[in-house]
Amino acid sequence: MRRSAAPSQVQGNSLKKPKFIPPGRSNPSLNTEITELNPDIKLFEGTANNAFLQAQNDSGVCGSNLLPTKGRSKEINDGNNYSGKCCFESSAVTTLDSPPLAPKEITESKGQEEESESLVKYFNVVWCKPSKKKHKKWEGDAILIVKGRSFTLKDLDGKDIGKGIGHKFKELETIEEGQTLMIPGKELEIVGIIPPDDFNSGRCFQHGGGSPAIPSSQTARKCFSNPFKSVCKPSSKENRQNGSQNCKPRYDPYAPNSLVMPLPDKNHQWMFNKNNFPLVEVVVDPHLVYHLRPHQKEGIIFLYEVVMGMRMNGRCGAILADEMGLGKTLQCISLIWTLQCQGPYGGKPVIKKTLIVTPGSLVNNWRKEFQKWLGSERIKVFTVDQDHKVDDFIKSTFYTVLIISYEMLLRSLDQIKNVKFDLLICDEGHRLKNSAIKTTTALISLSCEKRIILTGTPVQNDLQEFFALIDFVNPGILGTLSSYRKIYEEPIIMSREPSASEEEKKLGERRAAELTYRTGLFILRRTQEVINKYLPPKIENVVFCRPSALQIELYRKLLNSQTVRFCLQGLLENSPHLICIGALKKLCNHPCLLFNSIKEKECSSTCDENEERRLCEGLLRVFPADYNPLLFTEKESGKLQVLSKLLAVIRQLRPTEKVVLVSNYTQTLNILQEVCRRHGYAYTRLDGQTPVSQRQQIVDDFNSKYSSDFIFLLSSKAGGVGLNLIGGSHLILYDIDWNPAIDIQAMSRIWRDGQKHSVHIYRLLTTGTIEEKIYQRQISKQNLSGAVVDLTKTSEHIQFSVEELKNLFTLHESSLCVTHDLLGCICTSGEDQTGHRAMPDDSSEKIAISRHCQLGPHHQKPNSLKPLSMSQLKRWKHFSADDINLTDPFLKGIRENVSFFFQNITVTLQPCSDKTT
Ligand SMILES: Nc1ncnc2c1ncn2[C@@H]1O[C@H](COP(=O)(O)OP(=O)(O)OP(=O)(O)O)[C@@H](O)[C@H]1O
Ligand SMILES: [Mg+2]
Repeated sequence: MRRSAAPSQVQGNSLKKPKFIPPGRSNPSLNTEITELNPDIKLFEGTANNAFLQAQNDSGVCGSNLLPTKGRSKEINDGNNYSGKCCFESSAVTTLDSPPLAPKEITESKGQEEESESLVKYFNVVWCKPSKKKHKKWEGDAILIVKGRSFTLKDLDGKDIGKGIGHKFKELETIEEGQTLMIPGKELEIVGIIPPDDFNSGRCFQHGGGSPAIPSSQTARKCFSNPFKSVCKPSSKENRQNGSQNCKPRYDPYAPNSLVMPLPDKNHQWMFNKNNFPLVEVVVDPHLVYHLRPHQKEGIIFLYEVVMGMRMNGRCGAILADEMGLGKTLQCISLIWTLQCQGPYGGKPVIKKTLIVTPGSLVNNWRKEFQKWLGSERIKVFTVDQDHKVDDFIKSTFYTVLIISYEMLLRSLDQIKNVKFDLLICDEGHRLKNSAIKTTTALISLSCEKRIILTGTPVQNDLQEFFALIDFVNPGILGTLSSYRKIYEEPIIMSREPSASEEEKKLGERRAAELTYRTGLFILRRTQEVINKYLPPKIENVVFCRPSALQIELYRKLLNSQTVRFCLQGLLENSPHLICIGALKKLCNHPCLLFNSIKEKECSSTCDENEERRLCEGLLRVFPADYNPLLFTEKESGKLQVLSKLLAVIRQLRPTEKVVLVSNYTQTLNILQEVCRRHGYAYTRLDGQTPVSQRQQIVDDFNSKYSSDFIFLLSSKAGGVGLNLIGGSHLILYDIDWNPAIDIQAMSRIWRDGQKHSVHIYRLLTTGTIEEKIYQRQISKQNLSGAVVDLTKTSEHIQFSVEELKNLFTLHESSLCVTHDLLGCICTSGEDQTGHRAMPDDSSEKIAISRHCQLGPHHQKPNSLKPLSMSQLKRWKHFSADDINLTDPFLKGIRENVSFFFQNITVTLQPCSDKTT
């Protein structure tokens, strides 16, 4: 039978062509790789496909996990009834008239006829409207999934376009290549059999797969194809002449400790070195290499390979998602400096101009880092601010790197579009996770091909946001959003539902593994452990502070209010529970904050404020009649009392050390600032109101050893990301956020490269109150499995059940530590040799969090900067405040107002300039 072409064939589109894939041999380049793929591979873990990476076997480096694991791949194949081999056999023996011949292995292993009913088979088909014409005009390609006598027809974007069940589809049992089938509204022709693994991985779909080494010619948007076209124009005469002169590597590749980039392979050379320039080794400046940590060297090679299009031809986008403090900035600076001076073809530089977009507070940090690592002569960096406009950059031929904030970028977009940038780096790039927001669309509109996103926050928690980031760096690589949803997101999410069938679970796992594999080529994430050995010890403490008498009285009153009662009856319209939560949190920080907000609301009449007024009815009477919030005292707040003592103890025990004091609320920072003032502590402050242009100076002053500041007041939400506050060695989190990522961001500010002292972190919580509940939620499964996982999520994103609200709105007055009570610890028998209580290791980790990302448990690193879990907390030392074994001098000094402590010490190899406690 002659077949007219399907649309895809007419367009000559190779990926869309109906393809008969010999079972077991489909897509040979990929098949071996993928059927042997270990589904346990981690997301963000780049392949270590060069000698250098393989040599570096660092435990914290997630770069080499794409190794085949035969046992696991067999499991997948077995689970799907076919193996590559048995598929081949099945197609070879199937004939038109024979009864449905299941693959040999299946018939042998199952032997039961009724089980063939549950056999699933997959076919490539072409379809058209039913017609009697001899020469069909096929309208599209599709995937036919046949299970017994039912079938589903999906288009190549994964959308269902036909379904049926019943006896009239008896013919389904005997399908073979070339056969035509009638289904309601469509006529099909079978083009080929799809091996189950191609379906399960999603590779048979339009955007579900394809060799990473082969550029997709049908991406939704423009496919970037020539990593060299901007700067290196090999065809020009001048370049050819220069090319032959520049054939020596810039630095000696054979020198000891030299860091040499991998050479492009034959395919790359054929595509991008048409003029046959001699191959030249690209060697990173030894001056930089001297400082680089091993994981940074690997990171530079990874970035180099990706932006050069050596990992995936025609794809030059990378995501460097190393955890906070691993030196993503230095890795990028090394890359820029290398590419700006060198290239593998005739030594031609690969890039001329680089655009770095970063949060406002980090613009100057980038400039400083350039200067720190390269001095001011090697590379000319232009930072945009009030006095330095993009136009000045454009007019000058002097500068090669433009650093600009996201906000300024939007304002200067038109000018920036006129500049030809060869490399675009988006720092703290998780903000591009929403492709609809202005910043993302602005950046997408820039024609730069080589794009790098830097982020310390996990990006895989939400599969749609993940798509946006991937699509930004490598447009179209995962197809359109709707096909991505069908092929990956829906099966993966469905497989995580408690009600998911075994089949759905397997499919979801396989698709997740495939997605990980496909994106793992250009995403790299390493965890904190890789630099632990270069850092001083870290002592983390959770301090449970007794509430003051005033706080307890106000707390009781709030819980008895009509608004709280309504909430507990499930009347949550207009979110009164959020108002209650806000009031309780204020109260925990200091009663005067609650007083202020009651006073403010007294004359107001909006709906929310009415609600708040009702909540606060009668509260004013609890305050003394002449209460003046400006004259607040420390003893009115349990936490403030502890804070005040703690600052005094630090001052006394470590007079030269400094403290970073963090709150998420400006009003609370005002109180903390007033405390500093009253005690005569020199302080500095950075919050949302601090002009961007002043931020780096404030940070630098604090970090300087000549600074007299004792305290750095920081609003973490307003500008904590990316800051280096290594001048401080004590960090106090005064309040807790629903979102653990916010707290982790803040805590990472001082324990980073360059820190000379042991680091002490104190998290203050008011015993028995909502703060403990938020903490428990942070470390309990409920939180991490869904609601709050990234920096932008707040309590408004959390759905509370009435049961949860009941728990939130309970004050535990008699407990020393509700969190400890929940751990089920028998303290008296739990003392370790040092006399400190530590819970027995619960190796079963029954209440451990197994995942907090949509891609599942395989994608977590065990000790990364993810929020602490209950089972980890169990292993922390803990003491009631009157414990005689309490030896830590800082904790001893504040025990009076404390009911309980948890403590964890991370000991590292790095000698530090002070004695650890
Ligand atoms: N090899 C190194 N040797 C010494 N210091 C280093 C090294 N690499 C980075 N640093 C320093 O470590 C600090 C943290 O680096 P950087 O700001 O680049 O971290 P980051 O990965 O961007 O973290 P975040 O996600 O918090 O922004 C900086 O002060 C930087 O100068
Ligand atoms: Mg950074």
